[in-house]
Amino acid sequence: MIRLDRVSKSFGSVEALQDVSLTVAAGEFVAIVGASGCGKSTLLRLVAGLVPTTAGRVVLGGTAVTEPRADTAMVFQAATLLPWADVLRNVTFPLRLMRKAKGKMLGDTEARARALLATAGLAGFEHRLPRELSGGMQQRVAICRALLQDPRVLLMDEPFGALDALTREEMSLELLRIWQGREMAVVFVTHSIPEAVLLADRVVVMSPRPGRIAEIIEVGLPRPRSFEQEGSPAFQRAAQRIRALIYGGRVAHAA
Ligand SMILES: Nc1ncnc2c1ncn2[C@@H]1O[C@H](COP(=O)(O)OP(=O)(O)OP(=O)(O)O)[C@@H](O)[C@H]1O
Repeated sequence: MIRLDRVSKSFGSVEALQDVSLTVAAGEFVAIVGASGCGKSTLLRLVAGLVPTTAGRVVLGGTAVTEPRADTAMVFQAATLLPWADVLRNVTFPLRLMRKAKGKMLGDTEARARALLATAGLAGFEHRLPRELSGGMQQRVAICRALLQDPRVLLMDEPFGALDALTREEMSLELLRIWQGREMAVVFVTHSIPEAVLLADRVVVMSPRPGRIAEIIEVGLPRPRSFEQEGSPAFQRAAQRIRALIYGGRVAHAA
């Protein structure tokens, strides 16, 4: 579904990514972890078509990515909602924009938006403004907005980073539930190693300056996932390996 072919990206003299090759299958859940500044967000933005590569190419479903696409949606750490629009209008906004551009009718968009909001525990909040919602609820609205596009690729950049620990855990299981019912590839950037292992089929560990793939860990835990699995040997092994990759280099460097 997604293929990065020897991708490099520089911003002036800063080499954010160097020679990164990665394939993500349709319907696969891939997490990306690594120290701050190793190029995780840059990788997502390249796949989203928001920035061009310096070298190499990004291919999505067989075609080169050169601009943002309708079958790709992105969720950021901040919910980035329109403050003056209610929840329903926020969720339907990108589709209304796209269809207006194409002169199409809205059809069942509103009904699908209401159903999605209900799945995300937001039934009854359709006509609230963003400022009337908690941070976790706002982020759920942003996730519903992305899902309403029915994307084949969902790119998530620390989507739960600004949430409290309890909301974060609840949202991660909610995300898995929604993902399991769809054929949607997810690329999920996080700073949390347990979150990466709990959610993903594979965890891509990046090394910094320049950003490269250090190793890809196959998680191999059965689905559906649950928090009980965090105590299992397979979970611990994967988390330990990722920690060793991230911190090992730094300790060796300091010594
Ligand atoms: N638009 C830009 N202009 C200049 N430099 C940039 C730009 N975007 C990213 N960089 C640089 O590229 C490198 C990688 O940044 P990126 O945001 O991709 O890292 P990250 O791994 O997502 O970091 P964090 O975990 O802190 O969010 C950094 O050195 C950053 O300063």
